[in-house]
This record gives sequence, C-alpha cells and structure tokens, in this order.
Amino acid sequence: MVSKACIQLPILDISQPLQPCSSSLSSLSEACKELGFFHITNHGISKDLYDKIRLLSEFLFSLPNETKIKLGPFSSIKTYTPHYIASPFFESLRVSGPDFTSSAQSSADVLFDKHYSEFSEILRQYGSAMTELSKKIVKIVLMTLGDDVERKYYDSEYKNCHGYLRIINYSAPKSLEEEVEGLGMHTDMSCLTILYQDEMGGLQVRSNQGHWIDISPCEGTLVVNIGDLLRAWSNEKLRSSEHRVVLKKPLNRFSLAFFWCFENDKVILAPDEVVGEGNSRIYKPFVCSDYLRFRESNEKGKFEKIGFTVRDFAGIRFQM
Ligand SMILES: O=C(O)CCC(=O)C(=O)O
Ligand SMILES: [Fe+2]
Repeated sequence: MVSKACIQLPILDISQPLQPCSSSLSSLSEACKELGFFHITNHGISKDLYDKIRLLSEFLFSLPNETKIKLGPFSSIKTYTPHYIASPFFESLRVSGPDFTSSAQSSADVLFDKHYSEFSEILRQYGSAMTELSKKIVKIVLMTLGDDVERKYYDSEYKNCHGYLRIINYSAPKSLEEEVEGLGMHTDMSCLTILYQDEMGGLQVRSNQGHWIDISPCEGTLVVNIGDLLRAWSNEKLRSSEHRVVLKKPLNRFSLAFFWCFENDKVILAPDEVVGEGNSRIYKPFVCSDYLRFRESNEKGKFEKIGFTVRDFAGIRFQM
C-alpha cells in the first residue's frame, strides 16, 4: 500500500562547523540512515544567481525542438535529453565539470548563433559553488559513519570526485485528473546529489515502508540526497532512497540537480572498518563507470534505466 505523508527533514546549517558529538550530527546521522535526504541552509548561493539560471533556462527550453535536438541524444554532444525519454514532461540539459565553462559553452555554441558568454559564466559560477559544497557535505556525511571515518578516508577515497549538473524543465501537464509523474521512481547514481527545486514542489521520497513522502520546497534551502555510490561504499549504512517528481499544478516546474560522483575508474569497496566487525559485506567491488554504463544501457537514448539500483548491479545478497 502506498500512501502519502509529510515529514520534517533535518536542516543543516552548512556555514557552521559541525561538532563531532553534537545533536545536529546525530539527527543528520539518523536522516542519512533512514531516508537519505536532508536540507542544507546558508549555502551561499544567491537568489540572484538562481533567478539568472532560471531565466536562461526558460529561454533555452523555449527554443524549437529542431534546435535542441542538435544537442542530443543522437548527436555527438549528447547534453540534451528530450521529452519522452525520462517522461513525456521531462527535458534536461547537462553541464559537466570540472570545466563547467567549456561544457556550457559547447552547448551554447550549438544553440545560439552568437557567442553567448553569460550562459557559460553563470554555469561556471554555479558549478564551482556546487563543487565546494559537495566536498563539504561529503566530509560531514562521512562524519556520521564514525569518529575517524572522514579523517581516514576522505583524502584517499573522495579526493577525485567530480560533478555534473542537470538543468531540468518539466512541462505543464494538461490534465491533473490523475497523478502525473514528471520523473519516475529512481535512485541517483551519485555519491550525493544537491537539488534546487522551485516553489512548485512535487519531489517525493519513498520511505522504508513504501510510503511517498513530500519534500516540500523551502526558500533558501537545498535538498541533499545520498546516491547509490555512497550507499554501496558505506555498506548501506547510508540510504539512497527511491524518489520521484509528481506534477501537481498546470505549470512548468524548474529544478537543478547537481550529482557528485566518484571518478570513472574507481573501484568501489566499503572499507572493513565501515562494514564493521560481525557484519557481512553487501556489495562486491565494482568499477564506477561499469555501474554508470549498466544504468545507462537502455534503448531510449542512453538515459538512465529507471527503477534499477546498485543492488541489482553489485549486491551480493540481492542478486537474482
Ligand atoms: O527535479 C527534481 O526535483 C528531481 C530530479 C531528480 O531526482 C534527478 O534528476 O535525479
Ligand atoms: Fe534523482
């Protein structure tokens, strides 16, 4: 039975140092274990920057399909995911790090006739702010796994992580008689994801009991969720929850999802200390890019296979 509920996620003030034994760390720890979602505040990204990205995105997604399709999925650039791949309502543009400027510029060069440097400059600013935030958040999340985990493993395991951004436009549904899914149930292929959703709401996370829980937008905060790579690395001490987007109003919805991932050739294996004595290992070691390929190996334009997770790929106990 799937029903709906509301929940108050913990809000982490990312501008403040987190004390090892504080109540903030324990509520964060609980959230990462149970739901894999929390909010951050005081992240330093101005409303002005969001307004600019939104305006540029509205312009970009309003271009004719024949123009947008030059960016993918069947062209050489492959930064654009058109409607009907993830869902009839979903389209997105990908901007990849670490050089966000040149990634954005190569898309802009195809879309716009004249050189359009504002587009790449704004995305450079956002990409570098998200990169710094991701590093900070990974350190904090590792602290929830035990006193020494961050100190022992951040440099050796997480130093080469990289990020990419997906700018998403959900078109307005014409009829709202039934629940309209803008993006179907999935887990993220990242270590963690930082999400900005606009004031429309519609993001939902699936609880352990199979209930859909609304993650309501909250001005000035961003949503962080744990992805499959961190779920596997932590031997499931951290949860990467299934989530989806439901469109509730006859309006466009705009979101920005930033995915922070291990480097492609990294072998993901939970350290013994993280698995813990007496616990069995849940995942066999796997190469990061092999998992990404597994998720992207569907027929429809190399977008993510929705509904498959890292358990299906490398789970020891769960493999069929
Ligand atoms: O648009 C959203 O709010 C969520 C997007 C998402 O979950 C994703 O791109 O993985
Ligand atoms: Fe997601």
